Amino acid sequence: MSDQTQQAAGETETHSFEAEVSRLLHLMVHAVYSNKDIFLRELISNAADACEKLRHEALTNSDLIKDDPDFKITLSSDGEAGTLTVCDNGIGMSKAELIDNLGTIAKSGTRAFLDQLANNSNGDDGSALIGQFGIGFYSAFMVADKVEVVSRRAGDSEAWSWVSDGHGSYELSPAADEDALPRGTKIVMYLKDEEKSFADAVSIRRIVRDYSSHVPVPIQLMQMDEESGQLEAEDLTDGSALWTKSKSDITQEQYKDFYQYSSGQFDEPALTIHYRAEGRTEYSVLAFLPETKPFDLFDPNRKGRIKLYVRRVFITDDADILPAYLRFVRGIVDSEDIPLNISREMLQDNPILTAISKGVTNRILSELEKMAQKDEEKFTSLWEAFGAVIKEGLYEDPERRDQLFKLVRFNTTKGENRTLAQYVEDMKENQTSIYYALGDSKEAILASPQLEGYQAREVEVLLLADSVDAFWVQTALGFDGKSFKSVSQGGTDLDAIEKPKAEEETDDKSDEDKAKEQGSLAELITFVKETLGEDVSDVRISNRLATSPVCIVAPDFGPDRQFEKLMRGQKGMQVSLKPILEINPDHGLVLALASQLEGAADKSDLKDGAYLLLDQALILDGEHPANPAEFASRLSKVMMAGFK
Ligand SMILES: Nc1ncnc2c1ncn2[C@@H]1O[C@H](COP(=O)(O)OP(=O)(O)OP(=O)(O)O)[C@@H](O)[C@H]1O
Repeated sequence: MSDQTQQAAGETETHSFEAEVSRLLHLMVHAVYSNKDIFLRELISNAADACEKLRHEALTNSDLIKDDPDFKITLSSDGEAGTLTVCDNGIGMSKAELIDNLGTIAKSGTRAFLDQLANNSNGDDGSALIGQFGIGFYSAFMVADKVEVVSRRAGDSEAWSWVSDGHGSYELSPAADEDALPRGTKIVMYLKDEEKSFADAVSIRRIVRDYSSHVPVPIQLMQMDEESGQLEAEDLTDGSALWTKSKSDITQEQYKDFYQYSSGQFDEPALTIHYRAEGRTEYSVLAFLPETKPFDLFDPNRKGRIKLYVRRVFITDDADILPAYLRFVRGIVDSEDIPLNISREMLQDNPILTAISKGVTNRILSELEKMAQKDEEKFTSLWEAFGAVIKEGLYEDPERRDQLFKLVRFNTTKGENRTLAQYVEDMKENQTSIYYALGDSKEAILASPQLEGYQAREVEVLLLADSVDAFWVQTALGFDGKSFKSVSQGGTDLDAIEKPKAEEETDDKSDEDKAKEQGSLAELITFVKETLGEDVSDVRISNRLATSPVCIVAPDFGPDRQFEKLMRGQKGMQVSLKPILEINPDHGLVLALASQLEGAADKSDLKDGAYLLLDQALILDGEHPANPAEFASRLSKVMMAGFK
């Protein structure tokens, strides 16, 4: 226990909230968030979870529910006292669980909420953020100035009461038997004066209909019948699982509610996939593709969020039904065939689950493909949100790579959201490869000199700026028989591709001049190579340059430069391949250096020129000059000579 515990009169203990809980509660108590209805959605969702947990535990210990086998959530209110009560006959909480669950913040969603709040630079109190996150139990303090939780863990004889006004601490004491439910949790909210309307049956009915109609446990509203003076139960929802209903009986609104309820997302689903697979394995699927990125999309654990049910009983949300590159898909899979009491460990290599995983993955990819064909705009915005994640599949799931290649959209030198099929269709005569350039951003890549020769020939280049790109291009064999080739690696096959006529320079040099020029260029290359020595693995004439004098490229065999940089960033990775310096034979600076070199007696100034060429190429490649001090002194020297 991290909090301070004080023993007060009798057996009542006072506990302090964890600091972060206090922060959250402060926000709840002072919330100006207009949509306070969500507190009831959160409490009902917790109550339903508690029922599902017990339903699952009872599979191996049926005694736990033998006295009361029908799960339900009961709402009641007292207008005069201004209270609203939520009861469930779910798993309940022991004393230790009350302390752990209602005094600390365990769930990542709430933590993410607080992080967002800390980064919130809008200058407001961040209350608008509340609506985007499920902040759970603590949201009760938006409407109540005191909350009492009385809970009895299923199977326990003792019950405990937890009471707090949301200001720094809560009190725990044993609950009298008659104050507690035989099993489960009762939460009483003492509504703030200005929130008393939440005790009205009309608003309770409305909130349940709007937010909780899909909860898989029936919800009842208890009301006093004026005439008979008896408490009567009104069924608000029947608790039947939405996915068991036929598509034609479900409205878009219900799908959306279910999506929000089951995923904790608060956007609209961009795509809803609902079907029942029949045959050797039978299962139902209700899956949603969100519109916006879930906060944990780039969490290192890359966990999926599909919930596994077996014949309507919740089993786990940890079954990895979909591959990690589809981890943004939310929803449920309900199997008819997996044994109900299967342990989580056994699930891992259960052949039925493997078959289900395969079926659902294929179905989602084919639905995505359909969407790409039918609704380009919608697919594009989905791709913008999740493309970087889907691309992980290009190297993690080689079996489905071709299927994924149909989905992938690229920014290229020709435009945005280009498909590989479009690329191949627009390939130039004699072009045999699909060219790509890696970099930190589209802008940075477009500025790199390696692209010039391709641009001059109007050869399209894929601009790959996501960090996963460096990986899949290494392993992808090709698309439609064309290999992938980096513009910054090895020699180019650009000579075979003609430059457009209009841009071709008129060549008025005589053959004699040309031969002379080639001779002096060859001399320059040898000189630069000798001067730079170990700093480069080669110096050669380039055909990938148009306007820049030099660039560096990676050796023909070995990793692309961008990939190498990425690896250098990883601890312990020792990759250090000497780059190749390529020289633009048509550039004025290069030609000037070459002619200076001819017959020069003192070549020391020209050595500075050679070093500056390399440093310039390194800078263009986003690197530092090998030795910044020497670079600066050489540059000053050359500039001084120029300004004399
Ligand atoms: N009615 C309940 N019965 C049993 N346990 C409960 C109940 N309400 C809350 N809890 C426990 O308290 C914990 C914290 O609840 P809270 O609403 O803050 O977050 P959460 O339910 O874990 O998150 P989420 O709402 O996203 O599932 C729950 O995980 C659960 O263990």
